[in-house]
Amino acid sequence: MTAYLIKNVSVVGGEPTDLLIRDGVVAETGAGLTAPDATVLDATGLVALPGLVDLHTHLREPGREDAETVESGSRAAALGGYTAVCAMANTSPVADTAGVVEQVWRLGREAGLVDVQPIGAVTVGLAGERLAELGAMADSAARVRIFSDDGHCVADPMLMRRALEYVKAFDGIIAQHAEEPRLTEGAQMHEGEVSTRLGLTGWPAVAEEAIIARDVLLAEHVGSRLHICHVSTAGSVAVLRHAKARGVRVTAEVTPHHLLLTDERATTYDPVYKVNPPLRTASDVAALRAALAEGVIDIVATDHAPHAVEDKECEWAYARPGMLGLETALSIALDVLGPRWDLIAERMSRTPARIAGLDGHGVDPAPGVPANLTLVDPAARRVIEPAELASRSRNTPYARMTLPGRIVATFLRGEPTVLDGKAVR
Ligand SMILES: NC(=O)N[C@@H](CC(=O)O)C(=O)O
Repeated sequence: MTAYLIKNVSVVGGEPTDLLIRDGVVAETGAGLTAPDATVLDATGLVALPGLVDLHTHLREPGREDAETVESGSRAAALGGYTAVCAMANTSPVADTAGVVEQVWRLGREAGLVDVQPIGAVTVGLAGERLAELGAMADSAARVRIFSDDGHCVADPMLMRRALEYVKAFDGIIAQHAEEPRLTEGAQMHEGEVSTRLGLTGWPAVAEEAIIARDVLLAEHVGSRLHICHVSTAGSVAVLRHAKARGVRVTAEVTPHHLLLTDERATTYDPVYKVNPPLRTASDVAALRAALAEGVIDIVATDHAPHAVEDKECEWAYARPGMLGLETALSIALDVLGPRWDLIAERMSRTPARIAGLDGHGVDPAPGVPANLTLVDPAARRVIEPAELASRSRNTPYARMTLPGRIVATFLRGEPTVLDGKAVR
């Protein structure tokens, strides 16, 4: 195993120092280190962060390998500075059995670019009718701890209650896609002034807020852990603030796109901006940013949702919802939060690793710690070219935008997955 000596790097925004990586761990830190056998990387001006952790990634394998595979998504993740991702269950077949989650987990190990932690479905086939084999998935080699029907809401309150109760036995989490389906039938975009102007059926904020309100009360009632996927409205933030003040065991995520983009984008009718939940208003964006800084929203999660060209480059009404996220998330966070490195590390690495229980991830580089880390050039600016992305899909909403920050290197257990801004494999 090659040793690496990273010179003059700012660890999470601190004073420049050196990091010696050897045998998979950070062996030594401090100014003026030497190691004759090590490959030296000059990291002057770069910031080292604990490897980013994504709690919400769609890898599309099995079933839609034309849109993404575990390997292509893992490469996109590594290039985005990630060392671990949680793979959503809405594959084909659905990840609702021990067999499928083990397959995804094994594919992740084989790709070896990030740790892929499968999420299991809550209900069989995401159909919302009966519970999947949660215990068997938890006991499998994939050791599933997070369950989600993401893409669909667990709308039946009795099923949601049973799911919360079931996972309590192994301190599992139900991650809810909060969308009351009766309130979003035929919905195409955020319900508001822009949808009225465009004549598109609206997805009202209350469809999200009503489910979050119900589920925080259910989680409180049964004393279980609840996670809310892709929070998108100011009203949801208010409900979460209330729940956290009551001590409910709830965590929440926001996506980069909901922190940056608004429903005004729909006026272009470009389906790249169609996403679930939809892009909201500028006041929602402001509330989400404030909640993230304050901690009412715990983490940034990408909801990386690759889609094949034929599913995306069509009429708005027929296009699948979802956008890419892994390769641009850190840049958007930097744009939105500024160089608040400790906050970025907290929201994109330490807290998501803690929520998902991913040992060895989300830990700042220090002697003895597994070398899962990423090096960022905060001064770099880059133009996003969809064709240059490692994802198999092209549906980025940031095409040709100039974004701050560049991932220079990523290390997974001491082995580089990205060097000089390029994937090693
Ligand atoms: N977030 C999205 O817009 N899309 C997700 C699923 C979903 O939440 O609809 C996908 O799997 O494509």
